[in-house]
Amino acid sequence: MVEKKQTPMMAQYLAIKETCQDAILFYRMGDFYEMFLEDAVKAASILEIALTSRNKNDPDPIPMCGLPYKAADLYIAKLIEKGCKVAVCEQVEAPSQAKGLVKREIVRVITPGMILNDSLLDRGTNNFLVAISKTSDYSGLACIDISTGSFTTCQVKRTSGVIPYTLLDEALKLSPKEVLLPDSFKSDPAMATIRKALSHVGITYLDNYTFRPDNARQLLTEQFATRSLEGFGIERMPACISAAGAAISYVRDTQLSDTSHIYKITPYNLNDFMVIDDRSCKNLELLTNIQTQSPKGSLIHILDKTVTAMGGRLIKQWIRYPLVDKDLIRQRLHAIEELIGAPGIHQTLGDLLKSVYDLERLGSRISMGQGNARDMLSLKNSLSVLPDLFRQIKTFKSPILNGTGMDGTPDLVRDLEKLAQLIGKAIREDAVHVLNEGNLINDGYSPELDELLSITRDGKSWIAKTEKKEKENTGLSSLKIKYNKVFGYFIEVSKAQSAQVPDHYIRKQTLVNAERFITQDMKAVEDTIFNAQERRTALEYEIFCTVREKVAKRTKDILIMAQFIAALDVVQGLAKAAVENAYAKPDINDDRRIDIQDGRHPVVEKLIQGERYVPNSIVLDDTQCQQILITGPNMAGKSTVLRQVALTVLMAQMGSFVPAVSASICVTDRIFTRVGALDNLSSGQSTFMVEMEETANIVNNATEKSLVILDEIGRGTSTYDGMSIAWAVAEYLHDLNGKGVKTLFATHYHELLQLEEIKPRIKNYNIEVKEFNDNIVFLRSLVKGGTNRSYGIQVARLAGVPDDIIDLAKSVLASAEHHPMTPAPSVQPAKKKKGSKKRNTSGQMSLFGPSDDDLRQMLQKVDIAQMTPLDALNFLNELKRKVEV
Ligand SMILES: Nc1ncnc2c1ncn2[C@@H]1O[C@H](COP(=O)(O)OP(=O)(O)OP(=O)(O)O)[C@@H](O)[C@H]1O
Repeated sequence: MVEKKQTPMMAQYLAIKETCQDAILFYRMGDFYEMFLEDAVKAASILEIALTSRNKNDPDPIPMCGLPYKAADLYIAKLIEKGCKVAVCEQVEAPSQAKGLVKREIVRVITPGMILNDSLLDRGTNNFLVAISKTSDYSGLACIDISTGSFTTCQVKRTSGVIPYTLLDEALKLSPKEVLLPDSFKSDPAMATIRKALSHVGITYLDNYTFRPDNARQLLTEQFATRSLEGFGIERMPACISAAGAAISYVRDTQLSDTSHIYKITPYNLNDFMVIDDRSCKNLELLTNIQTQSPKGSLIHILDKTVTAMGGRLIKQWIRYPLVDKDLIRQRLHAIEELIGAPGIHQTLGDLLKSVYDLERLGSRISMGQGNARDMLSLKNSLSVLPDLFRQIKTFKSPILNGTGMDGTPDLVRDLEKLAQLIGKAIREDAVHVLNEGNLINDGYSPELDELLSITRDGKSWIAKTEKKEKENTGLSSLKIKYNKVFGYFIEVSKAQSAQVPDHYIRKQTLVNAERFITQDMKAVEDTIFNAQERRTALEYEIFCTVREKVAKRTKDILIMAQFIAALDVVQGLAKAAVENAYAKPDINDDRRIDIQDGRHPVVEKLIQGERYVPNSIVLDDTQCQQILITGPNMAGKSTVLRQVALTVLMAQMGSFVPAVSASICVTDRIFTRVGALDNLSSGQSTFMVEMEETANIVNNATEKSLVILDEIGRGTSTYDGMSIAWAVAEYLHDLNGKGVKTLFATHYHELLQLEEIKPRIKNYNIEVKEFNDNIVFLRSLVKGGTNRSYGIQVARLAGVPDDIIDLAKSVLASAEHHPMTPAPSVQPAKKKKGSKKRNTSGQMSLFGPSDDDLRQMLQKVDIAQMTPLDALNFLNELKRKVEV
């Protein structure tokens, strides 16, 4: 439709649009951003704004919609939320200076993973972009957050054509907002899993060339201004280089501004941290509650007492990446202990930290030339706190607390204080967000600006003086000096007195009740004022940019300080949580024991109402009690105790105090959970299939250093199949690699209690209840021994199931108990023989004794003529036995 003769503006629009096909182009026209053609149709529908057309009378009108530039952030946020990309195209020359059409350029592209604007970001969450690569032997991952400058990478060896599960899991764990993949992944069948797993995230495919390690290496060395990547430890990690290079290339292509705040890349090894896969993170409700999907009712909600945005983001990482290095864990624990020992300083520290804004994001925005005057003032206020803060912490011994662990310059605090002074001297305290309206720079900062300021101010007072003088000279009581955009300043006199004005008054306008005039003198002064005003606004902007550039040069120092503050804040928050919740410092042991005395579930203990939380003790080791089978009625607290152990171990390894009277924890490499709380119906998988996938993941990947939490296995299938699977998994984990895995296994299959006699390191426990008058009281304490009562009917009554059903269920149960369910001999669990992994699971338990039909069939099959007297006697005996069971 626009093939025909285009206006110059439309030609310019189309040429720019050509360069950003996959983004919605915000084309700046004066105080508006306009969108045209398909972009307009799409944006109008998402943003719910009016769709109009540019040339309404044309038979082929161009659809368009627009929005005020000052409100753009709001609209951009909405488009990004819907997975769109937005290319912002600005007028890059002043219309007054343009010869013909104003020059316009795209200044940045905003995508879900490329957001800098604070109002579009979640304060406590990193906005990660993840790139995934594949080289001949490895798969690589790079993760970047341009709003903070964080840039990390890892790689995993590949044994097949597909991306290893561990790397994919790592990608999911980072909860990226956008993922970059090479074009070749788009249709490769081997990449179907990764495409599906990441389908909920926006995937952007980039040219394969962008991922080529040689190309990527060059980009990275350019970015870091280094000759090689040796200093970052990734020189010989091509998969990391490939992914990281692609990420940087994308940042540069979209941001089109200085990206020097991304000054380093940090490689990490997945084995440096305890692995908690995405499912376990959800199952254990680390960051969100499983039902509500909100942080309330999750571990982070209890532990996060940070007061800065940086601390808020870091504590999430500490929870998602618990440590396995004992010394590092002990360092964190020691810092918390020191802080708890100095309650006065702890309080002051919290108060001081509250005044520190988001240094990471401020520093990054300023460095990328997008910080405004309010950002600069926030930075100044934050940096001004540092001297006081460092005076408070200097007596601490822990490097996490006293800052000696920081890799900044020796005089970092003093240098940053000077930076704060520079900002304070230059930027006005009442400066506004917009940069092109003046009122940014303080009096006394620039003599040239001061002169312009005095002209504009004096000019205004001159106007006031003139009014007074003219009134006196003319004696016209109605004379006023006014201003409008058409005439600038003018003199207004009422109609009645207008004939008496002096001759040098030049008539400009006649109104119903008044006449308007100007004078030569007045216009001369007005020109001076206006010119000065214009020059002043431009000069203020220029000075602001110079100061911002000076600050940007110290971005690295700001980011180093931000990282220190973030860790300090996390530690002070954990110390606060420890004091408020009566947590204990865990001991990190070397003797492969998990010994928790009087432990509690950190979240449940806060949520229960009308009941006191009953603490429980648990000991797991590799010799006596490696696997604990927990039986007990429904609702007794089995799941809670299981999760409580997992959370306590995790908290200890993230370096936090734990909800127990005492705890000694050995380092765990991975926590596996199979808890069945997740409903994956929406992802099209059957509940049982999910359960079995989780089980397969555990048995295939657990090591003797892992902790396995199994909250019922086999519920989603027939009782007999389920019990057999549960039995086999318990045995398998006990025997794994000849060493076994620490396992907590809650089950309603009482048959499994026999395992204690067969396997030396399996122990039975149950959660106590008291029974009276057909009712039960939950005692919540974990005690030795198994129980074969489920009290399901009593729990059903508690839940409000009608009495009729309860009574019927009771009689069914009585009948079933009269004819107990016994596994057929072929499926009776037996001690596992070497090499005999398969069991016959074809049989089903029958709930009741033999029916008349069964007996009839037996009798029909018998050929009495062929029977010996002994056969007949045996058969009779068999029949009798059948009816008696
Ligand atoms: N130690 C405890 N002290 C106090 N209350 C507890 C304790 N443990 C659990 N509870 C309460 O009991 C409720 C049920 O616990 P939980 O879900 O762990 O039971 P369960 O035995 O796993 O039940 P089911 O077998 O039906 O899944 C919890 O939501 C909590 O309110």
